[in-house]
Amino acid sequence: MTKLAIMGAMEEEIEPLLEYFENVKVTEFADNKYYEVNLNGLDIVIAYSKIGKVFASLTATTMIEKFGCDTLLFSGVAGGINPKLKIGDLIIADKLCQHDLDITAFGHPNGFVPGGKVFVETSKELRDVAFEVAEENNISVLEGTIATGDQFVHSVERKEFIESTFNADALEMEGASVAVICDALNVPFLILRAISDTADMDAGFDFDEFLKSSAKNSADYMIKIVKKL
Ligand SMILES: Nc1ncnc2c(CN3C[C@H](CSc4cnccn4)[C@@H](O)C3)c[nH]c12
Repeated sequence: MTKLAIMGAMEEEIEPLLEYFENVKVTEFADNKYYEVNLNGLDIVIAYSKIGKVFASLTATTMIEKFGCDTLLFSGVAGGINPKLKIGDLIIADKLCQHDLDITAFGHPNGFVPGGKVFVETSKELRDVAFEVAEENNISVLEGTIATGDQFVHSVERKEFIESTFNADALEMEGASVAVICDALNVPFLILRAISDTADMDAGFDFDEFLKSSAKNSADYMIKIVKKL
């Protein structure tokens, strides 16, 4: 690895990361800001994409193609589906899918388009590092499937569709698009999230209350992972 990308979707998701660094160089590009830092000789680019799959795809591609990052880590929050996941808990994706990608009218499964695949797997090597860090630091983290879609999920009906269709453990709005970009560009990637809500009728209230603390949970674990790379 020569250059590391660390991405979030919201400013609140990268603020707790930037706090670890001094001497930050800011580059503006394509309506966004990219923060370049160095950790023990490792060049790192940090950015938040803005919400949703399109913005996340633009930022992931920019970090790889313009800034030359050859490994990408995502830190942020997610809605919990698996009942084992309580607010504040951590999940690392083994694979991701797009729950709102739907051409079932033509006989294709949910989440599939020709030339694509329903599930994109994350880097086993990066997951192994992450779980080693978790064990060393007595951090509890679930490995599971994360479903991505361009909607804030706040209904049991939509949550249950995603769970039953994809057997997903958590959901959010950016991970699977980052996965498609990194997979296509052969860049190893890791998607780490902390639960901010449970994607049901209370999701909006819980999200507002727990965004900051859950984003910090994810960021603090992410920094430990980065130091191990
Ligand atoms: N239930 C859920 N459904 C879908 N995604 C999520 C997430 C993960 N992030 C948070 C944020 C919600 S939208 C947003 C918009 N404006 C303000 C705050 N958040 C978006 O970047 C996806 C956490 N809980 C989720």
